[in-house]
Amino acid sequence: IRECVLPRRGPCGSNKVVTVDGMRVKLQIWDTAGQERFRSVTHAYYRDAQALLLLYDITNKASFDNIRAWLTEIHECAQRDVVIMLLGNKADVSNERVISSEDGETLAREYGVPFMETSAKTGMNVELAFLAIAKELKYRAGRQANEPSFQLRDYVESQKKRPSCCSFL
Ligand SMILES: Nc1nc2c(ncn2[C@@H]2O[C@H](COP(=O)(O)OP(=O)(O)OP(=O)(O)O)[C@@H](O)[C@H]2O)c(=O)[nH]1
Repeated sequence: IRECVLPRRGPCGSNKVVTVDGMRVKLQIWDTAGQERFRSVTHAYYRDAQALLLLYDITNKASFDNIRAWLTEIHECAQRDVVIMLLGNKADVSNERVISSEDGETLAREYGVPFMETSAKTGMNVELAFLAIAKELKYRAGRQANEPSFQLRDYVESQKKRPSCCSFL
């Protein structure tokens, strides 16, 4: 999620407006369009991003294993205070799951980032992911001295839906 100042090499211009505490926050969303599979996403793509959503597919171990490499790279190349969220997508197909929720939680805890499982198919937690990012960015932009800090991880933990675990019951 960044301001669109780069040449339009990648998909640019997918905007999403989220209302946070009565204020409209416009997010501009950049999708890496497949390059991530080849680790060819240029630094310029995410160097100036204010927030990064890292998605893996809960039915694909390689996508999960890649996350560690991305977190390392982001640590080196992205903005120092970039907001990161780890998302385990395809939570609707739990019968094909190879990565448990606990594995996602553990990785997220190790890197100190919020985590939730999502489904682009059912919409589970999708709005929440954008809302949480927008809340954090709005909070940072208008932060007043003595204002209690917004705890992104706590917010996500309190709001996220968990996939129903027992579709076979
Ligand atoms: N069941 C299910 N299928 C999904 C979900 N999200 C994506 N898919 C499917 O997974 C496939 C890949 O989705 P994409 O959105 O193209 O994935 P991507 O990683 O962005 O792929 P690139 O655009 O090539 O980078 C498509 O067939 C989607 O319909 C989900 O939450 N649940």
